Amino acid sequence: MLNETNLQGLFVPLITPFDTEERLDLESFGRYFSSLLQYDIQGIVLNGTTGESPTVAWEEVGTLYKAARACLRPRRLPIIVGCGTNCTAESVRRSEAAGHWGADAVLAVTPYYSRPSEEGIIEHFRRIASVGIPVVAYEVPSRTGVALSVETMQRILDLDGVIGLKDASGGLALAAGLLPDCPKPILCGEDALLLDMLHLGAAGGMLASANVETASFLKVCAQVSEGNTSHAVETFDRLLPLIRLLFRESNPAPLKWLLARQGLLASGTLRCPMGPVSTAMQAELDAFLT
Ligand SMILES: O=C(O)C1=N[C@H](C(=O)O)C[C@H](O)C1
Repeated sequence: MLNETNLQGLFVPLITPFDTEERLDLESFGRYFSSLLQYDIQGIVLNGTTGESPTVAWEEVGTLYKAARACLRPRRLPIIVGCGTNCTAESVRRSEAAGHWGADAVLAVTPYYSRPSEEGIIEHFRRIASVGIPVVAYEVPSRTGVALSVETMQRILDLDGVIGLKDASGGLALAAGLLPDCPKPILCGEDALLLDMLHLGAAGGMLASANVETASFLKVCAQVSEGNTSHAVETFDRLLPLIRLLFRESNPAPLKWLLARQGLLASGTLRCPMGPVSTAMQAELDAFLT
């Protein structure tokens, strides 16, 4: 199980491979995930944004969880399962199920679309946390349409059972406001801000780009924790063009296309309404591979 102490380092949010008919492709999943496991990452996230959670059925998440555990055996790498929806009761049901499967924590996104009050949002997290499986709160206003204040996020982090935050707020203000007094880990969820957030005291990152150049992302984390700032800046500067490319069109389309071109996925297919990257982007990603 993850907790406030061991939620640190590099967590890689996995993509969900589909075949050209948009069906789950477990063969590609095994190949791609096994290749990622050559790196000493601290954990993975299933059914995050990168895993296309809006179009993956909950039963399929269960199938992916089993497939991931089977690939991992006998290693016991922490698995965080994306269980957050904009329905509190459904998020609670999913968290209960993930707890039964043996997940190490759940990722619960700020409830989107219905624009609840801040009190309603806190109650949402309180009910998920009361399930008893550790909760990582996930703040991503560019996707949810709700930006939480430092004070509200602090109240969410104060809840028993909430072990930390994945901060994809799009800037440094939330992390800077929370970190001086926050006893719980904050992980960067905004790939281009990894280095800045680590310097502010973030405990690590949950980064889609770390599916590629995983070793370099691990190196940045290690260099910052060793106080080796100039080398961390150099390593991160080399990663920035890739990060910018992967987010120029909606994540995870560029990432899936790249993983397919690397031969790790049979197809870079996304489920509708997400679709393939533009041909211009394909050419740029190709250039990255050469
Ligand atoms: O998989 C996730 O969850 C992530 N979400 C962010 C996003 O796409 O908004 C980016 C982050 O790298 C991983």
